[in-house]
Amino acid sequence: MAVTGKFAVICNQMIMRKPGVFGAPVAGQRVCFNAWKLKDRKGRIEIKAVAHVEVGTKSTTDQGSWNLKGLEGNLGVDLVSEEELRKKGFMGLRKTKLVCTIGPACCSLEELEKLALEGMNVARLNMCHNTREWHLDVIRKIKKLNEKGYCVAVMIDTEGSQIHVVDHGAPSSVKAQDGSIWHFTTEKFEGSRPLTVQASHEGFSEGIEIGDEVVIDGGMATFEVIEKIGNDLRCKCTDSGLLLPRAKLSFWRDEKLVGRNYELPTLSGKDWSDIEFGVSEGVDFIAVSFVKDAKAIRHLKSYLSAKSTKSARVLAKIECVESLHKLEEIVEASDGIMIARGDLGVEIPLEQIPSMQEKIIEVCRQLNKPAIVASQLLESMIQYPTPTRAEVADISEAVRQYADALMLSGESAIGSYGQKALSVLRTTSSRMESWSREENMQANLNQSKSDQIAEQICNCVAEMANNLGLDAIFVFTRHGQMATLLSRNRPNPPIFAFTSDSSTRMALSLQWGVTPLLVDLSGDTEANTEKSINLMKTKELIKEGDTVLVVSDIIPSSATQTLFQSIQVKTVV
Ligand SMILES: Nc1ncnc2c1ncn2[C@@H]1O[C@H](COP(=O)(O)OP(=O)(O)O)[C@@H](O)[C@H]1O
Ligand SMILES: C=C(OP(=O)(O)O)C(=O)O
Ligand SMILES: [K+]
Ligand SMILES: [Mg+2]
Repeated sequence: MAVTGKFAVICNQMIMRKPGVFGAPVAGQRVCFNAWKLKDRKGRIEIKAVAHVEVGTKSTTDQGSWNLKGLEGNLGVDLVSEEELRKKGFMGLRKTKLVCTIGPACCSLEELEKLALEGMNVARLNMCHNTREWHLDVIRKIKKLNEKGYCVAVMIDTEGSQIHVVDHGAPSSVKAQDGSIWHFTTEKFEGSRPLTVQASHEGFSEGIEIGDEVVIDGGMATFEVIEKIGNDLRCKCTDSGLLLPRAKLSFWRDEKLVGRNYELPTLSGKDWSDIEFGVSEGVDFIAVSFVKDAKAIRHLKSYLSAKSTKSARVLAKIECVESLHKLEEIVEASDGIMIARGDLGVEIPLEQIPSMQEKIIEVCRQLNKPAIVASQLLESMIQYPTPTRAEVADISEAVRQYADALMLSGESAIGSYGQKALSVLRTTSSRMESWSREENMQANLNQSKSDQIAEQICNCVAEMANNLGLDAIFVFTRHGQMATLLSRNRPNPPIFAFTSDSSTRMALSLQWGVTPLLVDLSGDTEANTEKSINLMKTKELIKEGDTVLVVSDIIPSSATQTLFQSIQVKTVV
């Protein structure tokens, strides 16, 4: 491989060796090569060039040849995407992102690395479970993996104020028999009491009347309230079933849900302290449980942006009836949505979930926000090494609906086959993506009001890329907006988003079809493009004859220049 052209790099991981005037340039120095020639000799890159090195304000020029080792580090592509690209080519890159809930079954460094290798884009920590120390340990391990070259974002998921069972006296499940009489209480006691259930919230029985139904986990078991004793309830089991640890309680009257969660705050004191912890550990996403309207999301977002410039992205979990009534305002206010089908299935009839899921994904795409489909995607794999056919069909349906991301819960957190479950997600989504491409299923988008130029550019780029059968789309972006607008169109070729902002890179981990890369970007689109193509070339991720569409919305550093948005078609030479 020999390439000529103009070239500039900022030294970071790069080691340069050439005896001569500069010695070895160090981190932060800018090295410019004019009329350079690049040769790859068995993995070593040799540059023959006239060059000058800028050290602070001084610069010197030299001529000769340099060996560059580690230049590839500058491309900022993660190990897994690089490997996938090498093996399968542009069209083989998976578009649907994968989220894994981390729990005791996968929290060692080795197991986390296996999940990362298997395609985990985001690690989710459910703050309902385990200790602060445990969560901290997992976050640190993921940071360590990212230092090794992986790109795994971290999400914390708040506990929220849901009424649930604290303890029912058994370590795992306990069976409630038909006709048995149970005591539901908020009294705290040591050890276990038979036929007694501790509820998590003091006022859990407020407004509840004799004759109301207590439904466990959306139908696992059902009780009828037969007596109120102070805040406690005496209940008769009318539909036998299992009570699991932390099982959810909902109350029904005349076949309607009694809105017991209305009065509870979306973010509890514990949630705020978990958020504080997450922010101090630099997590990338905060998923807010039981969002009822946009208020809590707006509040959290303004709190976060006041706290730091690189704030975590806020995801709203759609898992209660009230959130369905205010869907659009919640999607608008948040940075993305999780369709939390577990609790949603407790609040609305199960048969409504599939159509609701499709509607939520569609609203998210229209409003340009990523959507995660969560819960029970591969529930049977918590115990068994193969999925049910119905589970594979469910995953395929979510991919066909163009969800941005799919999530594992118990499958990875406590299951025996977490890596296998992740590999089922990966292969099933890749298959469905290529089928969708063959069927040419891109659905139409409405125009949104804001930033119409960027939106129009991205719509055109996606259409052009599909019509011309181009190999890849490159986008240079600071905040990720152009990358999300491209992703929203679900184009056939992969989108490589080059950004110099590490929080943007992590936020794009959730975005359909986007491979985020961390690079040094200048305000000069031409230079950025040249540099990125050359770096991809040196890594042999792109070859002569490949055609890429380059989109840019980088704001130039110089104040005299205005925002420059452009589309270019480049054939690699
Ligand atoms: N950090 C953790 N520590 C221990 N167990 C966990 C953890 N995260 C999740 N789990 C287990 O995995 C199951 C599935 O996770 P998830 O769906 O996030 O929680 P939940 O079932 O409470 O909604 C949980 O019920 C719990 O048993
Ligand atoms: C993802 C969900 O939330 P959690 O696991 O926190 O209950 C859900 O309810 O589907
Ligand atoms: K939660
Ligand atoms: Mg939930």
